Amino acid sequence: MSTMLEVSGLTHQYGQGERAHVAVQDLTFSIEAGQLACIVGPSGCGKSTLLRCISGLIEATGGSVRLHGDEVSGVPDDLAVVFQDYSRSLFPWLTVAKNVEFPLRWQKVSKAERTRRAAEVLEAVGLAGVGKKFPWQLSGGMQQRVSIARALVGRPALLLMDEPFASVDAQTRGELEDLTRTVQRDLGSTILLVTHDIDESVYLADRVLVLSKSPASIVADLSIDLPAERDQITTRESERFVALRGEVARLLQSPRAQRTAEAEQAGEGSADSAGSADSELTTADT
Ligand SMILES: Nc1ncnc2c1ncn2[C@@H]1O[C@H](COP(=O)(O)OP(=O)(O)OP(=O)(O)O)[C@@H](O)[C@H]1O
Repeated sequence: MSTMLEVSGLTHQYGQGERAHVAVQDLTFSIEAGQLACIVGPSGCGKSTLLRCISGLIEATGGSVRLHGDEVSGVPDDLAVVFQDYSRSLFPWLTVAKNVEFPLRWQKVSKAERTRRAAEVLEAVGLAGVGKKFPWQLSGGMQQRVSIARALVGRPALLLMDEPFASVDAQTRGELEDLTRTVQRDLGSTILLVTHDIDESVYLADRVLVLSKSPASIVADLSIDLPAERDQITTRESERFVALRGEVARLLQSPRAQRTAEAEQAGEGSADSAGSADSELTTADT
């Protein structure tokens, strides 16, 4: 496996002087090609900031991001992002098909090829036949499928997903989680997905990175050794799923994850006591 994403010593501070706020601090990790990794962390810990830095939407104030070896400075062509708020990410005046093929307009792709690729990804997300509708004629879950199709149409090297299912109902959420795993398997995509939902991170991922409270630092890097074929009922009922879910919950509540920036600077807090021997847990040496 080759390394798709390398994040080294990434730090981002908003503002200057007295108004300065460090949102992420000295994050180092890498994602292998074809991996589906989830980042889980408490609300406000800096997850979106991390994704914005990785996607080149904002410039990190420290450290570096490399996408298949190239330093990221600005938004790379072969990276796509799916945001939580699908209703604001789709163009209401364009049909579903036109929304999906939109990113290809900036590439040298013929009209016929654009149409073909839009139809192909719409089929991959289970929306064959709705290309002529407008986004506002679809349910929330269907609109988010359109966002995912649009992100995939350019065949991105890396797909970033920022709380992508937080605005849909529980059943749709489960369907979109399964869709994400299916698409990742069928298209071989590399996906980094941010969530604050522990169960979702364990269900979806090959690997879960647990972040501390703000400023985000890595508390643990957990390998998810569940079978590749997952099912919303049987997987979630399995002993291993329950154990892993408990592991992530414990890590999030561990002293290390709860330490605030002020405590960190003051040198408070003890070594992480949340790890246990029965998981493939590696506590990051941050
Ligand atoms: N543009 C900005 N200017 C100043 N501070 C910001 C800005 N954006 C985010 N922050 C602050 O940085 C910290 C991290 O925010 P961020 O949105 O990255 O966290 P998050 O983990 O994604 O939150 P949530 O889970 O609630 O979406 C927060 O304290 C937030 O108030």
